[in-house]
Amino acid sequence: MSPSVLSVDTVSRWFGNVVAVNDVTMTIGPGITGLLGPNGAGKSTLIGMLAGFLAPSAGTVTLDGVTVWKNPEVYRTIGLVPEREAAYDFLTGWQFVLANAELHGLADPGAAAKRALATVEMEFAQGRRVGEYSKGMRQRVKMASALVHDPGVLLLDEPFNGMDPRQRLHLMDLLRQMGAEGRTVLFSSHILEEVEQLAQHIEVMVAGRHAASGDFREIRRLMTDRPHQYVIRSSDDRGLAAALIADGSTAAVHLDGATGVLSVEAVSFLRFTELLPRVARDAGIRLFEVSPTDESLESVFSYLVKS
Ligand SMILES: Nc1ncnc2c1ncn2[C@@H]1O[C@H](COP(=O)(O)OP(=O)(O)OP(=O)(O)O)[C@@H](O)[C@H]1O
Repeated sequence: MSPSVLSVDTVSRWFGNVVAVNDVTMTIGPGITGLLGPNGAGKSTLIGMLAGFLAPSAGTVTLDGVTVWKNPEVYRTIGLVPEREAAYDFLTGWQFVLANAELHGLADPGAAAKRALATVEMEFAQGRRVGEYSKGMRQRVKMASALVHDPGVLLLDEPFNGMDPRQRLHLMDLLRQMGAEGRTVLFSSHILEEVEQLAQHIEVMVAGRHAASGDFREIRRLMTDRPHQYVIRSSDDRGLAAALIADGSTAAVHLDGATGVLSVEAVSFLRFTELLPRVARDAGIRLFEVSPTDESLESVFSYLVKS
């Protein structure tokens, strides 16, 4: 599979006076990328432009340097799993996937549909009508139709919605496999643990804007100015609390009388990592343990959303 790179260059999209996507620039390469953002952040609009069914109001979206919009050649490389339910409830799963294989003009549409349905483990229900499927099954059949032409790029809008835990794990495995094969896989989600579990790389959108980009830990590290919380164990917690609060890098200290746990809120990650060992050394206090209490993507995300 030759590597495919999607480039979004200063892209905006507005609907009347609603700016859904605002001056976004990003590059999406092979492997799995998570597009993270709360509802209404502009994820679906961006995916629509990446897939080539929505025109940017400004800027360009290209796949390996070729404009995506109005370019049927490019569509052959892209598979899209839209958020919306397909309105083809009267078709069987087989007919639905086969129709997509035929639309792509594949040489052997039947073989392609068979392969795609097997990939998502839906052969057992392929003779039943899509309208009778559970939400998770509909999601899988949409996935089969997106995969029917064996695309190098796979775009999925909120693919885990409505899936039960087993289906979710199955889809995660499938996407990991797609990423490992060198495909460019982008999925959107507002559920932080999904993104954290699956994506090597994340792009964060908030209110139409591109809020952050990179590895989850890198993004966290970039945000050195937000408050960070730590739990500390030392040879003299009370003495350390007093010494830390005397410095401006510490926003708050809390020494729990009952449990003896010292928690500290630092204003800046970098300043605090420099301050703590110095203060401890000067006061002759030994540090036994320093652990961050807010490592979760949830805390990073709520920080981005608030800012
Ligand atoms: N066709 C449209 N006409 C008018 N406004 C639209 C249209 N599509 C999207 N919007 C608006 O653009 C903004 C971004 O919507 P979008 O669906 O892209 O966000 P999202 O991050 O995908 O959210 P969700 O997870 O809820 O789908 C919203 O304010 C939405 O109301």
